[in-house]
Amino acid sequence: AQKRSPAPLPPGPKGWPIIGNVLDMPTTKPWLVFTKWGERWGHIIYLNLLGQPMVVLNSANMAVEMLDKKSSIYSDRPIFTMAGELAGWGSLIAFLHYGDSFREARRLLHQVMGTKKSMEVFMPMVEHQTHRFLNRVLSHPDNVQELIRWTAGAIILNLAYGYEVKEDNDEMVALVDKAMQQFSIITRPNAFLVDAFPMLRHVPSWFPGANFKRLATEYKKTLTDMVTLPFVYTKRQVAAGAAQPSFVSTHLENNQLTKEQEATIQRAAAALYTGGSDTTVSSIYTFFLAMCLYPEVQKNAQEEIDAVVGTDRLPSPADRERLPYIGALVKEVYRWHPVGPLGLPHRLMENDVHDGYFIPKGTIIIANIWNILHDENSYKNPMVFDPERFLSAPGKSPEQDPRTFSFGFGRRSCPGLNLAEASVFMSCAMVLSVFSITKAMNADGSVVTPSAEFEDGTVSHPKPFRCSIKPRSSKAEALIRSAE
Ligand code: HEM
Repeated sequence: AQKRSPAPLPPGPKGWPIIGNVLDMPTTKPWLVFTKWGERWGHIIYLNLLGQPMVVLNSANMAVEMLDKKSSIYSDRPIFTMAGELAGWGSLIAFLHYGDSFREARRLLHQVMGTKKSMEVFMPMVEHQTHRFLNRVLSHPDNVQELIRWTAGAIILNLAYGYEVKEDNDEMVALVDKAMQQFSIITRPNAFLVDAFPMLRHVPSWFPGANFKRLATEYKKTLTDMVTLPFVYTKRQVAAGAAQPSFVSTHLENNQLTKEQEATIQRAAAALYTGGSDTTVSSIYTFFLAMCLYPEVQKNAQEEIDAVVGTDRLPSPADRERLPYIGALVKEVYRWHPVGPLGLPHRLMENDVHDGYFIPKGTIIIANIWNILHDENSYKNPMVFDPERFLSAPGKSPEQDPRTFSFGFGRRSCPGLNLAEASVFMSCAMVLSVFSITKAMNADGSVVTPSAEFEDGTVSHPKPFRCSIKPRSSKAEALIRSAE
């Protein structure tokens, strides 16, 4: 007799024999498609992709109950044949299977940035790099996205390797960017789904995914450079006694390392900047978009800064606790457009029965973070950018903190949270204190309203948009110029 499952599978689109739901899989904005499916199938949706079970979680409650509360069994990652094995990303933390190497890498990261306290030593550097950012924006206001990227790269390369980024055309930043663009492409949902099924390697080239086969070799070379070149730089600096304090130099200076330990540190450092370079970029660019579209919010934020910090100096990390509206604004940035709308996929390590449904071992679990953060039951008028939702007022309690979801779940939740928080807060507060962000104008005087569209990708960015960025006053301009 056939062995019976202890409970029914969760509901979901029916699919076809053998291939299951492969043809149902969205190729663009999957978070919106999964949200729509949620209206029909509910909070938990089951998909079968050529026999590979996959579950999409569409509610906060499901994601927390499964991925957070049952973290000991929901913390593996899927096998990414293309990205992980062929393109070489498999040895970096985000792809590691749940086990000893994973725990060791998380421990190393936690030591450096696991708490707000551990971040303190890096705050002067974050502040300094953000000052440089202000100066660059003043000179090139039309290049803001590129400047955000440059700054994020500078912060993370400094923290990981003690590497001071050059003003222009820095080859290390270019390398990180290239690798991250490739990372984003290769981990798109339809990419990794195809990757999960080696038999799809044989499909014709029009099939999404086949393209990745050709690209894998090229991507692997970029990745190898990204993991080794900055590490070699720090090693040389340490040998010459000239190293700036950093994640890598601290480990190299304090210990006599075996080859294997060295490799672990090399990969943990690479994880720092793979996780940290692109993500905060999306958040800070989203911030500029929101400020352009919501002038009232910008005005409120500037009033708070003027009242608390004044106009004689720039905000500093020490002001964070005293700027609740800016704190709420940063939360709203994370909510309004989550950097990772589907987070990263988890994989179930043993059979589970949840909420009356059978979830087989090996199921890939996707949390629809975008939908969770736009659920009308938790967030009123979810498409509107409104920091007030996170402030308490008489008779009104704040809405749920989006960081519970936007940084992922359980033992896989983002290890870079404290750095992200520090970087995003500093950028928002400093920019608001000295710049005014408004809609751009065409040559004929008509106003350009950005469309607030977001790109596909594991890390999703706002579509490039135009806005006008000017100093708030001549005093603000002088303040920017005096900062370094
Ligand atoms: C706004 C900024 C950021 C957001 C929204 C964000 C969000 C996330 C999310 C959703 C995940 C997946 C968690 C899961 O699987 O459940 C993740 C993982 C990760 N993040 Fe971040 N992140 C941010 C910044 C950073 C920074 C600055 C770093 C590095 C310093 C970083 C390093 C990582 C790493 C290494 C992982 C993989 C963790 C693992 O697989 O165990 N992230 N992040």
